[in-house]
Amino acid sequence: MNEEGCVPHLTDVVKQKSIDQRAPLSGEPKCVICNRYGEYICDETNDDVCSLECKETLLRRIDNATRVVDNAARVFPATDECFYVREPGSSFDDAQMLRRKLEIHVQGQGAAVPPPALTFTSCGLPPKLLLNLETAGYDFPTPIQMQAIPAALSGKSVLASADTGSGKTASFLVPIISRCTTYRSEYPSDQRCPLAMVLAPTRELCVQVEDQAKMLGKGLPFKTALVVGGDPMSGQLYRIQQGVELIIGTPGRVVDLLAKHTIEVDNIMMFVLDEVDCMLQRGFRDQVMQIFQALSQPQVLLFSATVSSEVEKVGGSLAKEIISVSIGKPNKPNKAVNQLAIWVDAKQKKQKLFEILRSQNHFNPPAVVYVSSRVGADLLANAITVVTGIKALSIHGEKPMKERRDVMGSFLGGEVPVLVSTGVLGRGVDLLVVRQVIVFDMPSTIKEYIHVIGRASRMGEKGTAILFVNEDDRNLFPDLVAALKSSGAAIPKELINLTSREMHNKKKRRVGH
Ligand SMILES: Nc1ncnc2c1ncn2[C@@H]1O[C@H](COP(=O)(O)OP(=O)(O)OP(=O)(O)O)[C@@H](O)[C@H]1O
Repeated sequence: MNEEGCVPHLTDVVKQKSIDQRAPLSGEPKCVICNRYGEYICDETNDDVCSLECKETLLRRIDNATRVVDNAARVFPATDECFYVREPGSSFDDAQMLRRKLEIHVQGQGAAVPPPALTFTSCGLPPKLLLNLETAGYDFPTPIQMQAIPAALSGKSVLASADTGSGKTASFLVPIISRCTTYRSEYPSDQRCPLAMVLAPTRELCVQVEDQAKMLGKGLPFKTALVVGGDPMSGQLYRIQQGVELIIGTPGRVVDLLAKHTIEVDNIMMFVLDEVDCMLQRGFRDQVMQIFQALSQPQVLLFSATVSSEVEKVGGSLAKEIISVSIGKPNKPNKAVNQLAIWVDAKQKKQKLFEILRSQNHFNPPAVVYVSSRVGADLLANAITVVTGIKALSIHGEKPMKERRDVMGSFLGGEVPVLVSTGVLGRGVDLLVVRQVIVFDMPSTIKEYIHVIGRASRMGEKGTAILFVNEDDRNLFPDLVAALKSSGAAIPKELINLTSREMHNKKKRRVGH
């Protein structure tokens, strides 16, 4: 043991530069940064590194990637005192320390929860998948990915919740692609039947998940089939019959397809419900359970930014053992979204919206305006275009799939600065360019509100959400005040006065006056 209290693998002095290190012999560990011989283990991350230089590179990247609040006392010594031979049990303490720092909360019903992975390279992923992650700019996993990916790769079922825009999609796609690739290499003859299924509430979200799956699965034995309404079923069936690894669909169309055609689903080993709280609500739950019962006890991965005890209960019934992973405080608005609540009477909403859209200071295009009805979306988009001269389009469930794709293309391509949408874009859809959301009509629940304003921030980027609120929304006042307070947002005085009155009335109703 040298005076720094560490023992490098070998007795020689710790190498300073990566260039000083030799190439690894077969079977030797590789440096996670430069792939030279991973002679040392970094005590902060448990990763193999080849030199002090690579250790510092690794820690610098992690600091940026994990966006952990920079604590002045957290100084990574550039000396060799942090190198040690991994002692049994030390990884558990490291894992706990890391979870505390990143607010990763885990609960396992007896299921041993694997430690969080600080780098994708330490997850044992196929090299091509690692390359695709790097090409996508995913230098390091987000906190939810750090814990959910190792847990899912271990074969355990997972219920995961994390902020909107925090990388939940890759949290389930990476394990799916990895396990499908391994399966196909172990059973080369069995190349046709699907191995995984993802269900999501809207077509747009399914299209986005498939795009991300294709990007991450590029160059691997990994094909996808999109099974959503609005597109011909014959083409979807044909693609599945040609052999795919992953089916991504909306419950209604998947139930339809399974009812009308024989599709081999026995080998589906992973079943994902994205926006799980929405998927287990009335209207979706029966179809989801029908599909689940057609499968043979797959591993279950459940994801959402808002998860309730009801979801935990139903989730627990889908899998014998399930690991629960949550990041930060659950069911809270994304702190990166600056909320501005404005008290606006129903009749004044349009005028107020036109004022905002005409204002250089307040209008930050491209912006999404959320309304509660399909007709309202069409009418408001037309009114915006006519009155302000700013081109606006509308999108909702009544529009044919082709038109929905075209509208999304025009909006995300920057041709149209305002998109008026119903809840069809409320959840999960990654509107990368959007940093402003205007909630013209308050959604029916505070959870939907959290998802809607979450469109304004992805990966911690700052965004703004302007909310029109009035007496019509009185049933949500207490929850809305709490959501605004949790982000330090100002609360209109009308909302404060009426909330206390609403709370008083609720109390009276509760005691049966
Ligand atoms: N590890 C990563 N590094 C960099 N960018 C990432 C990483 N993981 C995901 N992203 C990007 O962050 C954005 C948000 O990811 P994603 O849509 O999966 O978030 P989400 O948590 O599913 O959001 P929501 O709750 O709204 O569905 C996407 O543009 C995605 O490409």
